[in-house]
Amino acid sequence: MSTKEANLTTAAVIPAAGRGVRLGPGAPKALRTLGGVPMLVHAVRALLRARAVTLVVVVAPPDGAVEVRLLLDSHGLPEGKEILVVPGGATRQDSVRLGLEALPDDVGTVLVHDAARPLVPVDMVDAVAAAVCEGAPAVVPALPLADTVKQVEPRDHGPEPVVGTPERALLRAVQTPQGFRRDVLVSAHLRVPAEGEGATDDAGMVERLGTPVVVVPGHEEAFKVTRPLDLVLAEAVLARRRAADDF
Ligand SMILES: Nc1ccn([C@@H]2O[C@H](COP(=O)(O)OP(=O)(O)OP(=O)(O)O)[C@@H](O)[C@H]2O)c(=O)n1
Ligand SMILES: C[C@](O)(CO)[C@H](O)COP(=O)(O)O
Repeated sequence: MSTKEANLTTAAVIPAAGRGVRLGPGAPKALRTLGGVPMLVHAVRALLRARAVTLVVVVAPPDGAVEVRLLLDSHGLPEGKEILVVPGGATRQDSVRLGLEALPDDVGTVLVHDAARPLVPVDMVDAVAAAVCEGAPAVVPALPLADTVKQVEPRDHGPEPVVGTPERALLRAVQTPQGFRRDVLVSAHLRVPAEGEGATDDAGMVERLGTPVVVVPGHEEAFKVTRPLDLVLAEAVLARRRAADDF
């Protein structure tokens, strides 16, 4: 490792600009509460607890950057680590790109983490960061699937014909944080079109450039709060953690 590389730092980008349409009406999803605390605050705390992370860039709803800054300041996040807030874009891919543009020059490793995964365990964040620092250009945490998956011919109405059953043992359900060498992720965001062919995760964009991506173990508690039932599960997991801390 060169002296220059040794001085590079690790930052997290947290896209939090989504509406949360699948969760139903209400405030932008990242600002909805879990155990009385906004999901975004849970996610920021989890990333700031990671050993390697020195900076978190929060990508706020496009018209909500000031509100998000005030919200984070009011929750007394740890000192000694920096938080930047920037406005996001129309898609997740746009929001991550805007977060990347805010990174200072000394950042060499980037973790991209959904605000919608508020309960990610810190050990998992550390493991993703460590895998990048040990030389992998792109790392995704993921879990084996519990359900069998069918490929279909999508239809707006009526039964959908099944065209195949992928071998489940070869499939993984991907979570965040996904970790990248900064230059790799920036190249992907510069070269993969945001419209039409937009990607649903960052690693997918890196794959399209032919750069190797590796999987490390994910965690059941790093699930994404997407639909109303996910919020019920998240409240239960948080209550269990709080009860365990009381013992
Ligand atoms: N324009 C967008 C869309 C999504 N996200 C973020 O990307 C993460 C994962 O996205 P998802 O869970 O799909 O959130 P939403 O897009 O808000 O959900 P929905 O599709 O139900 O509206 C979330 O933290 C979300 O805030 C973002 O920063 N900018
Ligand atoms: C990035 C992600 O959370 C990995 O599972 C997921 O792809 C986000 O997808 P969504 O369509 O924004 O829920």
